Amino acid sequence: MADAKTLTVPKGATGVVVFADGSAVFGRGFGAIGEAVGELCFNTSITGYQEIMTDPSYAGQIINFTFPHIGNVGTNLDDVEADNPYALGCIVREDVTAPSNFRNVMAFDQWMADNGRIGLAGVDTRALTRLIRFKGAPNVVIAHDPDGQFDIAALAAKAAGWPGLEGMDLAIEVTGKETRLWKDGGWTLGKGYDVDATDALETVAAGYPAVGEDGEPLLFAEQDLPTPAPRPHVVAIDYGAKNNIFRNLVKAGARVTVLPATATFEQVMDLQPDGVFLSNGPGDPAATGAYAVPVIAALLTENVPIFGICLGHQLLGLAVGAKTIKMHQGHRGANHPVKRLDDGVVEITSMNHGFAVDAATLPANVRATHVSLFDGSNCGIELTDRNAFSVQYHPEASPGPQDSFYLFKKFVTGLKGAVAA
Ligand SMILES: NC(=O)CC[C@H](N)C(=O)O
Repeated sequence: MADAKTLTVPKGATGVVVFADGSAVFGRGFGAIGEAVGELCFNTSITGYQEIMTDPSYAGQIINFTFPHIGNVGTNLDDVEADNPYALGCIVREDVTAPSNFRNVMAFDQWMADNGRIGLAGVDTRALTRLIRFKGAPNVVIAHDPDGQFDIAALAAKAAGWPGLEGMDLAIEVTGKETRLWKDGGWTLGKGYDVDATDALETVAAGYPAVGEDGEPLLFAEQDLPTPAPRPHVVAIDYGAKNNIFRNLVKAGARVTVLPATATFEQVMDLQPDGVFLSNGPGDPAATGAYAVPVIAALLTENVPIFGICLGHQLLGLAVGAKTIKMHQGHRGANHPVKRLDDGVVEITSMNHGFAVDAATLPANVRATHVSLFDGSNCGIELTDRNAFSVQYHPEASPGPQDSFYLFKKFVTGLKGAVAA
């Protein structure tokens, strides 16, 4: 890493990551031109960069990928967790090569540019990862200029002036703004995501406008549609959700209505939920908890079944009176081993979090159900006097293993109106 005092921009460098102390790592910029400030984290997944970049939980963060070949299968329209990338940028070892995959519709570097996201290639990403592991996740600026004109001191000042993720509510910025009925289920090659006719009938029954993908009214009468199997109604609070969570809830047999992060207890109850889902999301759970926790606490008082993932897990933890803590380096990858305490089974999981529930602060009516085999941090809780549970990791995968899909089944089949599994 170049030292602050002696720093000159090396010849040919078109991108840089600058630390608050003025040190910098140079490389070749790609994607959007400009600069962005955020927390630097590392992700160890070897597949799924498009899902990772579009996971809203990465808002405010720049991802250092440990896998050297990122971008080589291009991008497509299906492997997205939200409409846009939310990670501010990414750092990769090798230059992005021409896409080689039959599903590719756009090269990764072009996709990054079109979406206003900055990339930096040609970096010793292992060294950066070691730095994060030893020193904790730093605040940095990533910058890309084809002319290699970087004012390192100014960029360092920008990194130093950024307040950091601790105390930051980012859910409010990335949440969907409207109430919406969720449509997609599972994905199959060649067909894309399932949207079955019963969803359309439920759209009518639930009083939502019956319009097709193109915005045009649907041209069927209610009686033309098959009678839908009864499905429990899950109201999902979107703190910055990954779409694959909703798809998995549908796959597990639920119909899903999505509400914005700021939904009130009354708005949730008006939708007559059989269960409430608390989504993942970016930022500090304690900050988002300022408005989310009272709603969740009221739902618990009313005995509404609850399932939470990641930020949703942390918010459930806060709602029962536990504390959350900022982790030294966080967990981000697709092969994190987690032990299920009930039977000792180890699930290989997908992870993306920088905060954690402090298991030592769990009250008597909440038991820890899962623990990370990497560092012993809490990975799951369950209330002993309510139907409410949550996990820190990502059972929806995308990217990652599907060992933990059973959690969606457990939640949905445990709800009123569920057909026996
Ligand atoms: N994926 C998530 O929901 C992340 C939760 C929280 N923002 C964290 O970093 O711990």
